[in-house]
Amino acid sequence: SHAWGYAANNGPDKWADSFPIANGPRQSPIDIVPGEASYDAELKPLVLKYDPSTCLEILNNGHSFQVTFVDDTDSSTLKDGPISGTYRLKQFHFHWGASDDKGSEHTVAGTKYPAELHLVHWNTKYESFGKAASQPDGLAVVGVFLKIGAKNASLQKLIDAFESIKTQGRQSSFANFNPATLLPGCLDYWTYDGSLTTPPLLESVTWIVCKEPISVSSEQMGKFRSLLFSAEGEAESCMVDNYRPPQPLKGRSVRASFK
Ligand SMILES: NS(=O)(=O)c1ccc(C(=O)NCc2ccc(F)cc2F)cc1
Repeated sequence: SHAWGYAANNGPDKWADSFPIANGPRQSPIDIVPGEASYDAELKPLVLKYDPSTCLEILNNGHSFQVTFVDDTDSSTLKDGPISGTYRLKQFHFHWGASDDKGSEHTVAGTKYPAELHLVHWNTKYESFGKAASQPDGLAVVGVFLKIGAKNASLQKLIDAFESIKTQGRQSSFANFNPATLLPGCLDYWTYDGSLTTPPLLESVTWIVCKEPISVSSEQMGKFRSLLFSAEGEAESCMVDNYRPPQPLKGRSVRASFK
């Protein structure tokens, strides 16, 4: 059945049973080895323009929590960087661990961060996210690592909404949130061709992983872990360790936008 998850019986090691692309040539995430990334002077700075009024709702989809955006106009977009054309913001979500020593999907020379933010954008040369998701240049996801440190006021706005989305399938309206407040000060990045990190694992993502993390306090991470994978009325299962481990590079090159 397509009831994929992160448990022993339906987790990343089992996904290939229903989604054979799991063993494909451009799977994500990967371990980024800075010393092996090649600086590419032709890579442009990222241009991210987000309009808080396009923020729609926050939801628990049973795998993560997600903030979705109205994407019927070019109000919230990603341009330049390694991509050509205009990509529209569809949603952002996170992956995190049961403890502060794990949780990110990408790793940096083997280092795991406690969490990772994904800002998901689709190429407007296609008519919708769904159409773009099956194209090799259809999606661009900006990844931002979270590192334990000072309390993050922007993350706190998301956390304050958690009691209304504790269980799978719950959503609530969420307005005027500016995702730019979740970006690090420096937008240096690594980029490579990859995939969605959850089923259907489509190989349609240009990954753009920021070198600089943003901060999150340990208490705030505790709140992430209070969300549930389970639906109301089901046996409670904490939403933790919702990350796929690094996948084989299979000859791909990772480029750096910085020296
Ligand atoms: N973690 S990640 O950033 O790589 C990621 C981003 C988006 C999705 C997603 O939209 N899945 C549902 C989905 C919905 C429609 C569709 F056509 C394809 C599809 F995968 C999955 C993983």
